[in-house]
Amino acid sequence: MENDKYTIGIVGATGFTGSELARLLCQHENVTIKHITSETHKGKLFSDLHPQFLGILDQKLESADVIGDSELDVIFLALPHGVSMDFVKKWKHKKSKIIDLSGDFRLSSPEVYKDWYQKDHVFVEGFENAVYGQPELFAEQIKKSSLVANPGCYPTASILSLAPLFAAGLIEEGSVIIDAKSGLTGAGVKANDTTHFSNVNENFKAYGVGVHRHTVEIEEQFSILGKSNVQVQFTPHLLPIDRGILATSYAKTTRKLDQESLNSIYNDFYEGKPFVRIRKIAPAIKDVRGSHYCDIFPFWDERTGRVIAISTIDNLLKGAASQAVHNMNLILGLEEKTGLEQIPLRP
Ligand SMILES: NC(=O)C1=CN([C@@H]2O[C@H](COP(=O)(O)OP(=O)(O)OC[C@H]3O[C@@H](n4cnc5c(N)ncnc54)[C@H](OP(=O)(O)O)[C@@H]3O)[C@@H](O)[C@H]2O)C=CC1
Ligand SMILES: CC(=O)N[C@@H](CCC(=O)OP(=O)(O)O)C(=O)O
Repeated sequence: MENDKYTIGIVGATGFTGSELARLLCQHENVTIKHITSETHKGKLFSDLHPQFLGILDQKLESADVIGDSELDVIFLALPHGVSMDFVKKWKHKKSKIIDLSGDFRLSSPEVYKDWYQKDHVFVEGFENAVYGQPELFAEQIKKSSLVANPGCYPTASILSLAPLFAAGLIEEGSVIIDAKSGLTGAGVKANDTTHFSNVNENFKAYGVGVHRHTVEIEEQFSILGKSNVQVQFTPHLLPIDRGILATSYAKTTRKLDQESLNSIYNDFYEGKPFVRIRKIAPAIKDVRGSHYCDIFPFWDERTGRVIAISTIDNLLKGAASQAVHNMNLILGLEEKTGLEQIPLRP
């Protein structure tokens, strides 16, 4: 702590989620940003790379090495998967709480990680300590943790869309299909063939069909909630927009429901969870853009006997940076909404 404020560091602050973390945290009343790091751009000012911060956050970018010598309360890792784990391992003796935005500690074991990320894990101990950072599901565990695995963007939208039904034991085995669409910032700051303007503009496509790594992340969390081994069919799609995720989840239920009972199940489950809003009509991505909200519309289709749950989040916020700040608030014992009450940006 310094001047009654918690000290934090953001590693990988030149990327999309790192800069969103900086935006949220430089206005957070209980923290002070001590270090923001970049290996490629160390020495430059943060506002040189992100001009929207000019005069607001003109702090110098430093190498992540400075974090090793610094006593911070919280370290955010906004690094690619496969890179984060090296830092968690290197800093395992530090007292700082670590919130990792990558997928490196979200799964149940190094074996599952290797199957879906095609990479050997370098810090197996991390799996024992890491807590899956979905505040609506695991707030009590998060409060006591020192390593938080912040959920992926597609998993956040997908898990929240059906969590109430899994928790109530109402999902028919093998019936879940999730069709999800993401804006381009989900792919990170580095451009490639897929993200080339002419391949994205006025275009729309599925990718990672049958093999996307978020499939297993969603399955594992549903399995915990439903207390059984869950399989889902998950297909991500790339939308020609900057930010936002919309997931449409389909499931059969073990007994017949109706719209009223479905609404009650969702409203009861999310009571006291300030950032999940249960909607009466299908939400649009712009209804949550720039905010920490997840909007969900649960619909009972009487004709087919299926639930369709449509959920939307901002991938960079509820799907990454604001979720990480929510986790930080829980770990530090702060009011959970602190610094997270931005109203969605429309149009
Ligand atoms: N974008 C999204 O919507 C979401 C992203 N995530 C996850 O969050 C993490 C960050 O994502 P995002 O911000 O999009 O990623 P970006 O690709 O935009 O940024 C990652 C940053 O990491 C730094 N970096 C890369 N390699 C190394 C390295 N070897 N050592 C140190 N720093 C390195 C880079 O900074 P520099 O070169 O300046 O050092 C870069 O700016 C990823 O794991 C991603 O999967 C999770 C949910 C949603
Ligand atoms: C549009 C897009 O490319 N999205 C990314 C997911 C971003 C994310 O949440 O990734 P992590 O689980 O690695 O943190 C993808 O499909 O790989």
